[in-house]
Amino acid sequence: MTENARGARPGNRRSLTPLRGLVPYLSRYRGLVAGAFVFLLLSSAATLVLPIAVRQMIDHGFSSDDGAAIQGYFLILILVGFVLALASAMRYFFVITLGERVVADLRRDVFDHLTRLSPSFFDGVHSGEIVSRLTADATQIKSALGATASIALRNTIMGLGALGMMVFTSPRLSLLALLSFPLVVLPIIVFGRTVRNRSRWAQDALAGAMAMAGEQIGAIRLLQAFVNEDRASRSFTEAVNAAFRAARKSITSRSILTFFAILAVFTSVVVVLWVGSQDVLSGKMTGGTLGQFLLYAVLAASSLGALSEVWGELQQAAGAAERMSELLAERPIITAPAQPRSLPSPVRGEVEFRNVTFCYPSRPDTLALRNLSFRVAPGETVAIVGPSGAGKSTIFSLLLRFYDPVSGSVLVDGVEIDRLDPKELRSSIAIVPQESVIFADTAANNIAFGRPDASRAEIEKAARAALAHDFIMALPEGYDTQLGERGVTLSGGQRQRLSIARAILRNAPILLLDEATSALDAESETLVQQALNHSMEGRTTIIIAHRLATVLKADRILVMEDGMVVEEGTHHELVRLGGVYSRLASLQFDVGPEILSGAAE
Ligand SMILES: Nc1ncnc2c1ncn2[C@@H]1O[C@H](COP(=O)(O)OP(=O)(O)OP(=O)(O)O)[C@@H](O)[C@H]1O
Repeated sequence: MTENARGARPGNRRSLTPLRGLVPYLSRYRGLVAGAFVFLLLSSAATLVLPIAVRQMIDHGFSSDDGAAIQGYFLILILVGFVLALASAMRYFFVITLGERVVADLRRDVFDHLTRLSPSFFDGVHSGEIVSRLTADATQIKSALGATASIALRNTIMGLGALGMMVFTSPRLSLLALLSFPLVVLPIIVFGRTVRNRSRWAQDALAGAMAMAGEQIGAIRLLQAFVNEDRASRSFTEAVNAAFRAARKSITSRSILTFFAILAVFTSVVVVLWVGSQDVLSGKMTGGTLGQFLLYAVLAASSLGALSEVWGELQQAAGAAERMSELLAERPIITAPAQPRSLPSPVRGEVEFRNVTFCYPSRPDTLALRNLSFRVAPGETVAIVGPSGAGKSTIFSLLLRFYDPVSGSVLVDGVEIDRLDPKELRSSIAIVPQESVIFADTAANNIAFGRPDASRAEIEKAARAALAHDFIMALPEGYDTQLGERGVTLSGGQRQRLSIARAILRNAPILLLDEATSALDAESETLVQQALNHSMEGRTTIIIAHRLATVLKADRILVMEDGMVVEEGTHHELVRLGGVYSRLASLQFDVGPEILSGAAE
């Protein structure tokens, strides 16, 4: 599919081909499409009948003394008006509903798809830009499907109908009018392409500006703390102005297009009118026929004019559809094998890294892990320590199979994890990240993120184990309190305990803890530590350790440096060794000389 999308791209530059991607969505709602078509045809037919009524009135109505005939024509006119009004209203209803429905589906599909893409995709993109595709591009497609497509269709039908009626009314004058056709079509072809390219640039520029706004607003506290409001304002203004300049270019092309199209249409109408009036004067044609022809000509001309305008909009929408389908064409790198193996039931929780070498796809020249091997027995607690950038978090990412190693293998309970369905693998793991992630939802739902089908009693039990119950009960609405975006209403320690409760609720055999480096006050620290101890009970636990208490409690410590395990043992063994660990411990854990020397004795 990725290949198809790529292959189709060059041709798309000139065409509306990307809109074809919407056909499967439209075909789901055949009723709405049919309704839109029926009322489109009906309203066009009603409009096309009007000039005939006008001709009858000019040729017969005004010359006859028969008042009843005039009344009859007016009654017909009112009837036609009624049909026109009703059909137009119904067309609007069907067409706009269809647009909303299809775009809602499209947004859902794109979001669904995004949530399934591998983390490596997000390493290389700006999340704000993706969100902009979900909003701005989708809105453009919606307006294209809702209004623009309907205008285009209506005017095509009306234009063709009016053209037919023109030929029927006066072939000679029609021929004259048709000669001017290339004059109208030419600017559409010439400018249409420019409009589409420029509109894509405008959308790209807008997406960039929105991404920036999202990032800055998301970090509003930091922004204000560093008094960077003016600088952020300036760069946002610059980004918005760039988007404006891009949009103005696109608008300019469209304006020029509109100017030439309308000018060409009306010039030819005036020429035709002049020739026609000569015919009426010489008696070759009645005044009514000329009136009827003229109305059809105006209808055809305005249809063409409208078409040239919406053509640009349709091309914009094609640009938006192209960007959306690019997202949909992105394939996750990490997928389940065709015939996935299963983990033993119950999962024991044994973890093994066997000669794992890995580099991040975005940094192919730097090895994050080098020929790394270690094994964690079921139920064991292993602490990983090492300087920043040693590769500790990378171990977690590989164990969760966010990335595949370049060589070597990662095993859980003796099964290579790339032979498993990633969902099954990840179901057997709970993680407490270093930065607690809190969603703008209730306390209960934030914990239930660990296991969405958990009952309120189970949520409370997990919260008690994580020592979060008491502070949650003290919130204004207890478990139903909204926590605000990223949990701004909670303290650091409270956020951590909530995050621990989430992991406890998950009740997975393997627990990954990335200990927070941020300092908490002694009381919070003790609470978090106790909560962690509860969460580790009966599970295989791997902790990226930043605290002395943690390493002292661990069954084993792996010391990492530069993507490799360089030392292994208990705290006391490693201190006695006097190598990397003892140096690290004295710096990182603030282990004084007495503890070090005491341990060495
Ligand atoms: N998503 C990523 N894309 C590219 N490189 C990355 C990515 N994440 C980490 N790295 C790089 O991989 C190396 C190992 O990083 P890792 O996060 O595993 O270190 P760490 O030991 O956990 O460090 P810290 O204690 O500071 O969190 C580093 O050089 C880092 O710059």
